[in-house]
Amino acid sequence: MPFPHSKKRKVVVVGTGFVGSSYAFSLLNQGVANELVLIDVNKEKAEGEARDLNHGLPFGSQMRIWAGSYQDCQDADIVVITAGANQKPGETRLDLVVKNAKIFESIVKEIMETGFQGIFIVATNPVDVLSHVTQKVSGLAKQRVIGSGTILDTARFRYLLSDYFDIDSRNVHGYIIGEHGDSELPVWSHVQIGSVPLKKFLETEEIHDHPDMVHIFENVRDAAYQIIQRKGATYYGIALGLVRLTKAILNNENSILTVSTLLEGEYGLEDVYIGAPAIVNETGIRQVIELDLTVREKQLFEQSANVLKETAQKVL
Ligand SMILES: NC(=O)C1=CN([C@@H]2O[C@H](COP(=O)(O)OP(=O)(O)OC[C@H]3O[C@@H](n4cnc5c(N)ncnc54)[C@H](O)[C@@H]3O)[C@@H](O)[C@H]2O)C=CC1
Ligand SMILES: CC(=O)C(=O)O
Repeated sequence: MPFPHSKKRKVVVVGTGFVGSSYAFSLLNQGVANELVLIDVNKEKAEGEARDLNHGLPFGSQMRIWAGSYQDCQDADIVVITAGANQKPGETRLDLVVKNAKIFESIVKEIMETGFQGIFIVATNPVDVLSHVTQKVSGLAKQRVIGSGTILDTARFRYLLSDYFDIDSRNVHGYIIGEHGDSELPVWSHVQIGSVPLKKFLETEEIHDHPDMVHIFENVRDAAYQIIQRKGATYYGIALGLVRLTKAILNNENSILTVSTLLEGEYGLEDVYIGAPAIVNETGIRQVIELDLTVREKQLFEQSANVLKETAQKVL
């Protein structure tokens, strides 16, 4: 053990492409874990990333980073899966489902064979369905399989609102819920800026039809397409979102984050992994927060759940 006085905080990342390597870099920068293992089907890539990251250690955190094997998952606190295909320009996240579900089945089986009893965080798309696949294949309790869900969409939403109103995004509170994808929705009825309801800021009750708000939501929903068209992939935003989630777990923070989780009765929905606010701590998902949605929001959320259920049927 290189750090005998500190509690072991071991994270394994499976998939060291754009998202996995950006996550590893952010984890190192923020000193969240002290053991970080990188796994990829392309072993040379994982080895190269590990070497590169290790050369940053004299400038930052105390941690041990290595390119490993699935056996390293056996005593890991968290395994983050970012392996699999990403969207090419014009592709939706749902288009990736069959290809990535196959990859997930083999990865999750290998991890479970080691006796892994930690928490899975899933980021690969379509993240809601692949979180469900992970939970089914692993047999772990639903609380221990967390999808990144709409964590990134919520961040995009808060950022764009903060830019519009010229107010620090940390004081903008609101959620995007539903599929991490085209059927997601903003919960306009609960947006607050410094405890002031959005309708007061806009001086209207009709927030969802306000042209500027419609435009903001469209830019949230379509952000991935806009970025992929320009630079081929998105990774910094999600990497930081995954680190936020990792911290909430390792530090037992009881933070409310919009993650993908299995609903069993909440919001009147059953057997669907979908993005919703939930309390996250060292046990994984402690509790789903049930927002008091408007009739319109409830309808949109149910429609989004139906999209996910139909997609899940192809692979579950
Ligand atoms: N949830 C979210 O908010 C976001 C999700 N994503 C998703 O993350 C995923 C990864 O995206 P990128 O990093 O850009 O892709 P990438 O192509 O750069 O990296 C994927 C990595 O997975 C590895 N891989 C493939 N099959 C594997 C296997 N069987 N075992 C181990 N490793 C394997 C590849 O060798 C590659 O290094 C995509 O599905 C993408 O859509 C991307 C951004 C945001
Ligand atoms: C690629 C993706 O899922 C995103 O940037 O939202």
